[in-house]
Amino acid sequence: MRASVQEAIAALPTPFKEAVTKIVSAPKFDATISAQDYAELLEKAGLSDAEARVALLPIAAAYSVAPISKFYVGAIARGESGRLYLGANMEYEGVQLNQSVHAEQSAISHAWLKGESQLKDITINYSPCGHCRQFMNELKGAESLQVQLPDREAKLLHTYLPEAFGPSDLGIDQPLLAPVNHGLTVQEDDELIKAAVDATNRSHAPYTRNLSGVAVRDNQGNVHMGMYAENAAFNPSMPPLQVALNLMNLADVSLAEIQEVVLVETANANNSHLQDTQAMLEALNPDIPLSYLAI
Ligand SMILES: O=c1ccn([C@H]2C[C@H](O)[C@@H](CO)O2)c(=O)[nH]1
Ligand SMILES: [Zn+2]
Repeated sequence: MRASVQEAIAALPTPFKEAVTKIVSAPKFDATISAQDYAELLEKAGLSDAEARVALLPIAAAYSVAPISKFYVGAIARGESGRLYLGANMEYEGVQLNQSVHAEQSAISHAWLKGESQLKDITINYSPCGHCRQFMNELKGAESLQVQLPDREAKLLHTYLPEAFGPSDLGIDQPLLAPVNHGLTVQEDDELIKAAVDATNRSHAPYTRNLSGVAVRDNQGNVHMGMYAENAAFNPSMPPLQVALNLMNLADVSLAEIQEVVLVETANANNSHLQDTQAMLEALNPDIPLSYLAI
């Protein structure tokens, strides 16, 4: 467990601290909390649902990697299954600011990668920026998504985003998080390439049709997948490398532990992630090998 998470736990009030420690220090903890563990946590701590989610935010924010702003944002997305998914902002030195990942995007892509197909609510330690409000409007069930901030009552996303622009304005009815399999295949035995193709098959790219996915191998041999997530307003889209690096960070693997990366995308599409992926990896560590497959 990283020091920032230990510090966040240490600062929690008792008896919440004991109950959280039991969950977070379990060897299998993966920055999510099951519905069952969460129900027990509520009972032990004697907190309401909203109070407990807000009280957990410092744990989520402790995953933040923000060397530029030093502004630590935490978010907790709850899936239809009742599981809570932590998320935090990530900034990258040496590349454009628009490569950053916001805490809301982090928690949502975390839930997506681990198989949630709809969210009930999201809890955030700061009011969501316009970019995140737009990102959330891409989600399946966006019209019923509740946004919970500290010291406020929960409000629907659309209260924060009135007169919303969204996928339907572009004639798209395939929302982000709806399970998909684009069915692309390659004749490959390489585990990392297969993982990147799997990610590509789960990607959300209704606007460019540039289906894309990334797989990152860390120096322990673990593989972290990232699916491309497009947005109707284009700019809030999440590139596949960022989705994978965010998942890696939430799995407690640092950016210094990347060993190898594979990027897969649709051949002859009207955009490409290749140059941005190369630039990001170059900024992190020029020695990281990148394999590229256009299929
Ligand atoms: O809704 C927001 C607003 C900002 N940030 C992050 C982005 C950047 O890392 C830092 C400063 O904007 O805070 C979020 O994560 N969510
Ligand atoms: Zn934001």
